[in-house]
Amino acid sequence: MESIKDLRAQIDKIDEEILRLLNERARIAKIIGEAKRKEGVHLHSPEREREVLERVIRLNKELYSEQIPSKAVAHIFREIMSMCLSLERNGGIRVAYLGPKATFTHQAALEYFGLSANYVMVNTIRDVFVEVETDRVDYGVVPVENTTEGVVNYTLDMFLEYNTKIVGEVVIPIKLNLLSTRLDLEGIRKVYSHGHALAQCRNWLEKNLPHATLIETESTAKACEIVLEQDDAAAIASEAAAYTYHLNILAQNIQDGSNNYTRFLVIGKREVKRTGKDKTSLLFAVKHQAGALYRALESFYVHGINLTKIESRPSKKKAWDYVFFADIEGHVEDEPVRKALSMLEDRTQMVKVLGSYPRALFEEG
Ligand SMILES: O=C(O)C(=O)C[C@]1(C(=O)O)C=C[C@@H](O)C=C1
Repeated sequence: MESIKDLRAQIDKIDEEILRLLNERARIAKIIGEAKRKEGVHLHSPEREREVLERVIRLNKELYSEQIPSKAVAHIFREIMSMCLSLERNGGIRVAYLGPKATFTHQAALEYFGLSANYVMVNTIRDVFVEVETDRVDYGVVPVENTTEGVVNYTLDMFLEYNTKIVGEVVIPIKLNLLSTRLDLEGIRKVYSHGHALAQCRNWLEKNLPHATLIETESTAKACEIVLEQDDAAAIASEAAAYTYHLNILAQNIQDGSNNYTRFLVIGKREVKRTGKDKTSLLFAVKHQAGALYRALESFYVHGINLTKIESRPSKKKAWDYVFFADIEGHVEDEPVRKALSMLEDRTQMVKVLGSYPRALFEEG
């Protein structure tokens, strides 16, 4: 077998080659950036990024039998494109997320835009929408549903108030941990976290901390900030939050469901072109009439469109009046989707398309 020294010398050579190729790639990306500026097109191209990611994942399978896991390949190329984009556009794109630092939304934003984007931390989901609406940022990231706890109503309601579009989605696994300045469970009287996170750990809390008072906070990271100042409390948050806030991890993976994922939406102001693996989100309202919802949904059935989700929310205009949020497979540029939406318009009181966007690259995080 070759010596470690010789093997490391080989790695050094490969690293030089990788570095040379990265610089060459960045040089070409900068030229593309100039060309796009001249043509007046957006520097950030989510459609192209998706194409790049899908291509390298496919090549990695075909040529190298996935020696490197697909997710790792996706991470590496995500970072490469994030860096190239920040060179094309001085300072990169601006992305608002529901903070403070190390929330799961922060993690989702990093996963989608990479480390070279500029992140703006805001305190509420509404603020994310406001930042996008007032052009202070290019994009925003908000949570929309969790596999254990269901939908984040607050986010859906924001689409009734703002005209922001959905331009992408990202799903990440949610692993929850009990964090504290203490070293063990003894003496923990209060547990702080976001309502969803507390609910996702119900069984564990009942078994291990049955007498603790559960206190809701705006986010899991906010809970960490509070717990830092208290010596009889713990927070439920991510592992990243433990490092960010220098808290001890007293218990790991305390969520009740082992398949715990959260879906986040990327919101912005532009429309994303068809990629062939898209989703469309919309909202609609129907009259209080027998069969009204049935007739509305028939539009999707007739045109062979798969409905991946439907939720009802109070319209907030009148008591017992509802709007429906739906996700369907396909893009508004697809003929069957176009036809289904036109039929839906004829059969409902109101239809608002919230956006067509590429489906999450990894639907189970
Ligand atoms: O192909 C482009 O349009 C580029 O600007 C290059 C590139 C990349 O690094 O591959 C960078 C940013 C865009 O969002 C998409 C792709």
